[in-house]
Amino acid sequence: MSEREPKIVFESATKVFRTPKGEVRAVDGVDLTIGAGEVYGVIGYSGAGKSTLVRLINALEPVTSGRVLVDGRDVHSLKESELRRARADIGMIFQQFNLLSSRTVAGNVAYPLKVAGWPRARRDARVAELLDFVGLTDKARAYPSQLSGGQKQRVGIARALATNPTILLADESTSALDPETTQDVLDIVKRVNVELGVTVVVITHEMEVVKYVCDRVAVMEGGRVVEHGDVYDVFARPQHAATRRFVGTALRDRPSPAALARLRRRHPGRIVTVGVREDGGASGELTRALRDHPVDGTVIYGGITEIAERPYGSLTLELAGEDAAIAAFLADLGRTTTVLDLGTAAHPLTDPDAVGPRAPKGASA
Ligand SMILES: Nc1ncnc2c1ncn2[C@@H]1O[C@H](COP(=O)(O)OP(=O)(O)OP(=O)(O)O)[C@@H](O)[C@H]1O
Repeated sequence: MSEREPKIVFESATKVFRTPKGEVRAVDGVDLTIGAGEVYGVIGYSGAGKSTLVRLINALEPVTSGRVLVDGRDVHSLKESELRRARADIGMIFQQFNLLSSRTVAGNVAYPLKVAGWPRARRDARVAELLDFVGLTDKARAYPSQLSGGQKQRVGIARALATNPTILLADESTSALDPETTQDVLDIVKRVNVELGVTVVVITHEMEVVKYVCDRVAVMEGGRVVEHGDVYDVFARPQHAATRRFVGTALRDRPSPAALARLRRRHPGRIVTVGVREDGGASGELTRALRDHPVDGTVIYGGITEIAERPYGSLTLELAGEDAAIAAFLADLGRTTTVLDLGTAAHPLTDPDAVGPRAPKGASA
């Protein structure tokens, strides 16, 4: 990825909102480079600063300090006319689609072309091309209220692409859609990237979205980027608690406190959670370690999925054997993967990154 030309560069970018209740550092000293032609995910919980960060790219919000470069130009120091041109090169789609209800599908897609002063014939040809690209040719004369959510977002994409931008910003563009429709829309986003070479920035709070379309990802919390990199590396080896929570929530591979309490009732022995990753931590390693040590392991919980055709997830086991043998087994496994000791029913240990329902009061988790 490092060979890509930088397309969007944040340099100590900071955005402070002054509110009656005090200052909000919505974006706080972000340094980040998004390469030309990549699909870059920005993930974080509500209020993390994702939307504000992305609105700095097209200067919908002015920065408080720092710089945001697009194609090497600081967008926050452009003159009004230059900014208008720069914005025409950046398309945007939204969670709530933001379509004009009084205009037809074709009218919505034609709107930015009209504003840009395209003559009628050229406009009509471009609209036909765009509707074909998003598979909505037969809906050209329909009104937004007659469309499903997925169709509305496809109109949103066609409109965003109308003036041939080189950047597409997608702000929670699938959050109002069901999982199947989400896939359809993300497939189009992928085509926008691959077939048209557009650099895409995807803001989401859903790890599945990042997993499905993004090359790289930045995780935001409290206005800061707490972790970023290749999607597989970030999610297979999360360094930050926020990232670990995303992985846990999406995969549900680790027992929640409530599930762990239930497991302990059925499995009083030593419980451990073992990471499964491509490099060393593959489940084959677990099989080998079980064969090499006088320890029995029963898988009692877990989940493994893949990102970019590489496995990641975890398995939770109940172990049986002498204490010393179990200790040697865990030390051996710990050389190639992460091992989280959850203790026994009599001496329980907690998972600091567990997600999901808490254990009921009085449960031993
Ligand atoms: N115009 C504004 N005025 C004051 N505070 C704002 C403004 N816009 C955003 N904020 C605050 O900045 C912080 C970051 O908001 P932002 O919308 O960027 O987060 P987000 O990660 O996109 O969350 P969400 O997904 O809920 O939109 C929040 O605390 C929010 O309340």
